Amino acid sequence: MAQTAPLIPRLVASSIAIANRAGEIIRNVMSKGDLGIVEKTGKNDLQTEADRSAQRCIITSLSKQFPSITIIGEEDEPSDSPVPSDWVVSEVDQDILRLECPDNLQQVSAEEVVVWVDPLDGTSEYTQGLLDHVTVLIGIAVGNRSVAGVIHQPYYNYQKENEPLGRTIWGIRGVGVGGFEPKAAPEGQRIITTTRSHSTPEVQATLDAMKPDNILRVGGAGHKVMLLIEGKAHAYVFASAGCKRWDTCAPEAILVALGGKLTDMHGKEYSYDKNTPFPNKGGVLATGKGENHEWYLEKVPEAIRKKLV
Ligand SMILES: Nc1ncnc2c1ncn2[C@@H]1O[C@H](COP(=O)(O)O)[C@@H](OP(=O)(O)O)[C@H]1O
Ligand SMILES: [Mg+2]
Ligand SMILES: [Mg+2]
Ligand SMILES: [Mg+2]
Repeated sequence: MAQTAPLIPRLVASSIAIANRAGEIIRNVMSKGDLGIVEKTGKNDLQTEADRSAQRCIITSLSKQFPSITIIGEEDEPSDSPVPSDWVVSEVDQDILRLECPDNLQQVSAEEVVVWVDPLDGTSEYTQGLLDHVTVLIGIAVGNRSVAGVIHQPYYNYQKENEPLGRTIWGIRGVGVGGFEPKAAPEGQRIITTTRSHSTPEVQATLDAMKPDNILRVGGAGHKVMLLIEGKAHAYVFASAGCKRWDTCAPEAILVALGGKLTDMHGKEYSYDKNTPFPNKGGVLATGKGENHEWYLEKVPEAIRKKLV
């Protein structure tokens, strides 16, 4: 069975197991208490031992199982030390291999695939102990389109006793989603989710122009898209540069598999081609199924939109 399934479901099946292992690594770094925080070149841009170790687990495991695909991860990897053998995952999620795959995904070759890896999304919140904002993102693109994604939440249920810790969500365009219960956001209200740690006057002015009933300021692109697909927010609005392709590839695929949309502030979809520059310079607008994406686009103040190119 495992050998006969097409490449995209096999990649998703492996990514689920790999993301689970990366989540354990993230929890282990936190429980040891030494986060090894490094400031990257940008302002307000941190990296921890958990980001570095989780990425080594994910990239080593994926490239071992799929040697011909292109993998692009957020973190630079200067370490020459060998990856611990228990970080190299060979398990796969068997249920995914049994899914029906649409025609357009049957014949994808490894050379067409780009996997965008964010080993720890919501690093700023992780360092501040806001653990439920943290996700592991593995996004799978074919050519320039995001087609499948895995979001793992290592700290899901962490404040509840007797509930399983962590969960993993997946989505494949044209196939479906799993690992959670999709829900529509409440009618008759406008709830917008946005950045907690990277706000700017332009981000705030754009939110003001949309006159939301409520604003949910949370960390992580993965976490914010989770709020959309679980019916907690109607739109994710970030009228600023700062997010990168690894932040949006996996969440976009899951959102789109459910009928939602993710674009820049001009309404343009991002390309996930391996040669694309990775910054999402046009900002992020994501809306759930049935939301009027155009309405949000029209509300973006023109002077702010013009700067986002
Ligand atoms: N101004 C900025 N500089 C650096 N990274 C930014 C940024 N704005 C957003 N990001 C990145 O985009 C992701 C979502 O941001 P936010 O939580 O603010 O909405 C985070 O990913 P990481 O935590 O993986 O680095 C964050 O670092
Ligand atoms: Mg980062
Ligand atoms: Mg990120
Ligand atoms: Mg990250």
